[in-house]
Amino acid sequence: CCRMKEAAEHNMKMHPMWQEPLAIPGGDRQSPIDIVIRKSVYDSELKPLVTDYDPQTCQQIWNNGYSFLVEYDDTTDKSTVKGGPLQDKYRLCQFHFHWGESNAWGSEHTVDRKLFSAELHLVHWNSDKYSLFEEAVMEENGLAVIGVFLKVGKRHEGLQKLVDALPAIRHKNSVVDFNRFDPACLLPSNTDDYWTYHGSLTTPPLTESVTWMVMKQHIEVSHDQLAVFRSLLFTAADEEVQKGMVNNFRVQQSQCGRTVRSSFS
Ligand SMILES: CN(C)c1nnc([C@H](N)S(N)(=O)=O)s1
Ligand SMILES: [Zn+2]
Repeated sequence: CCRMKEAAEHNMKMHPMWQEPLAIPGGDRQSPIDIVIRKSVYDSELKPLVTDYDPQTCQQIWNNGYSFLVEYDDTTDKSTVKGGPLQDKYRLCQFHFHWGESNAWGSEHTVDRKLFSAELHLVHWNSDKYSLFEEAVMEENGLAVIGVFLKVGKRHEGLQKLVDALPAIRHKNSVVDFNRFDPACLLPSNTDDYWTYHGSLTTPPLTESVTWMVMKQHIEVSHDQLAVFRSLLFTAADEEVQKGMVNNFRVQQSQCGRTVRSSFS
């Protein structure tokens, strides 16, 4: 919708994070994209996703100036994802969200142009092939990101612990301890049905190293829970002009002939 486009373009101008570099390495595998259902290809070889998260590896929550991130100890394979389209095991390093100023938009991916109010990204790196995130982020099979759409409806009980921590990290670069959070509670009940394609990070370095797995089933959160996301700020406490953290999503990129596969027919 035009208001959403205006908001995204406004953001591009206002927030350094969203000023796209002129040239991106390769540049034909960028994310996010619109998932066109009728163009997606059912692949019966795609297995169910296998997530195995240890809540004890949850370390902190912080405002990095474009979203808020919940970070996990990724020095061991205690919290991982495998299966699905993945050939290897991938270690969870963090999860974060993207959202709009209005419930009418906010997700980065869309499905047949349908916008969701927000999108959760669980970011993992290939620990079978690499020893650090920083190595994996440069490699074609380096990262695996699970995307989950958020729709406004009933309150999400598991999300509330996270929502209650947000006022403590209102400003950019604020961080607080955050422990014993199981990110599995944010996954939809059905994780067997998903779309998968090869793409990129949606914020700099925009590296084309991501196997995306976007869940078909969304989760519901309440209007009030999402309103607390919008109470965060892009700006640090010492900045003169405070800017509300909203519309922190990248504009959609062209599919460039890529195939989106579905795990369901
Ligand atoms: C360095 N990490 C973990 C990330 N860098 N960019 C990220 C993007 N926010 S996304 N949306 O996950 O591609 S995640
Ligand atoms: Zn993201």
